[in-house]
Amino acid sequence: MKPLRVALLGCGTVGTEVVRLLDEQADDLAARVGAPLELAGVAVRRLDRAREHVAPELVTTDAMSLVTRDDVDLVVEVIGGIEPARSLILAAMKTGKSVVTANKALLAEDGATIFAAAREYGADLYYEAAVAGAIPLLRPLRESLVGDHVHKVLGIVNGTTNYILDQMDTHGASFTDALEEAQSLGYAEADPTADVEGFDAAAKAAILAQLAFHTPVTAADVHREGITEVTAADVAGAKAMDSVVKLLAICERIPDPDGRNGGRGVSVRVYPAMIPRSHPLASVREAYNAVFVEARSAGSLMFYGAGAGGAPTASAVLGDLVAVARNRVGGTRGPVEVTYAELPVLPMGETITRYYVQLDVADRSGVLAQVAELFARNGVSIQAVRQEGHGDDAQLVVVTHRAPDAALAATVEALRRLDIVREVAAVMRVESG
Ligand SMILES: NC(=O)C1=CN([C@@H]2O[C@H](COP(=O)(O)OP(=O)(O)OC[C@H]3O[C@@H](n4cnc5c(N)ncnc54)[C@H](OP(=O)(O)O)[C@@H]3O)[C@@H](O)[C@H]2O)C=CC1
Ligand SMILES: N[C@@H](CC=O)C(=O)O
Repeated sequence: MKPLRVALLGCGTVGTEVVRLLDEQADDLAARVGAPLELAGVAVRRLDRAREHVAPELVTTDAMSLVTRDDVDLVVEVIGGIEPARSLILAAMKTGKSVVTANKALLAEDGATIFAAAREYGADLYYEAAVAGAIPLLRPLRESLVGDHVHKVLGIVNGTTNYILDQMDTHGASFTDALEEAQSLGYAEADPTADVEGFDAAAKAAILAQLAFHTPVTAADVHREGITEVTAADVAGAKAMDSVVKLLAICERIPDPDGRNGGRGVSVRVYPAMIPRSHPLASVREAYNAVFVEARSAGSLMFYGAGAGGAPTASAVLGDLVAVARNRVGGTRGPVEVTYAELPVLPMGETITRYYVQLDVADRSGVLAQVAELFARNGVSIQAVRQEGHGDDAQLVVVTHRAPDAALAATVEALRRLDIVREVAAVMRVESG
């Protein structure tokens, strides 16, 4: 059968592995698709690099000419970022190509434009690699679970930050050293700020929430906190509580007291939190990711695997490439995104959370009573409290019960103003799943 011609946009960490797999598995892929997949061209930024498995004449810096060529059927976008990726994907779909992308930043910022173009031009758009690397997660949400009522998605969706936190917890590594390692292993984004400040996880959370709840959610809607403020003291504090610190992405429907089926709205948030060591997410090490999905009929599902890195991500890209190629051979189309629900994204202040608070206090009798009274005044009840040390080293560790985040944050602000509190040494949310 006539080969299907593939334009690859980007040949960095992920693109290099895509090319290798296309080359090494060419015969198997042809058998699975029903037609050979042939590389038509590779667009990059710099021509002066050696590209393994790529004939030099295929390499170009003119990505737009490549995607709009008549002899290209399938386009794989692994450049990343908003532009030129968006214009290239739109041009590809407009000129009849099927598109595979790993670009969560673009889909979370302007997914509406991309999905609308896919509908308008009847183009296939697959993006499994955009969330949680190698883990098949989006296809289960887009297809297998589309008949169910998903009410929660919770997990670790950024490999770089999980690698950093794991190295800090397990080996006492410094933040900077662990980040450098994560970069050298190909886990981090081109600008690692996206990872450590939680932008990457927030983009993934937006994509997950949109698919899970069929409602528009963009990266800007997501409450985001990264891990740059997580200190060695936080990690040690978690250890003392038999817990670990993880950067979590949480998407949930907030139940409606009136019993409306869709819920009162959705909460979509990313922040570092303490979770007990006994929780399955606590044992997710290095750059692995894990995501729980809770659905009304399916119950609780767990997805686990490599969340970042060239080869794992290329596996997800190749899976999509085979899917769009098969659709072309069979003259069919894959799933189309429909966001029919208009659920509001609720503010973080209304979200119910729990806090761990560590205070350096003046070692005075009555300190516990004053602190407890302040929590109570803000409507927050205390689940556990521990007093440690004496004199200048006295500390109070408080774990709260569940309360609206705004009330918890207001309590911490009030604690900072209390004269017996020398310093609020650590504040972190506590999640138990
Ligand atoms: N790395 C990972 O673990 C994962 C990455 N992703 C996503 O995959 C995508 C690619 O990531 P990754 O491979 O790590 O990124 P890299 O930075 O390693 O590679 C980017 C590639 O795009 C090329 N490029 C950059 N700008 C342009 C441009 N204007 N025109 C043409 N080519 C351009 C670069 O060219 P040159 O080689 O000349 O510099 C490079 O080949 C991103 O969307 C990322 O978020 C998703 C999951 C995991
Ligand atoms: N930088 C990302 C790469 C995969 O999405 C991460 O660390 O998870």
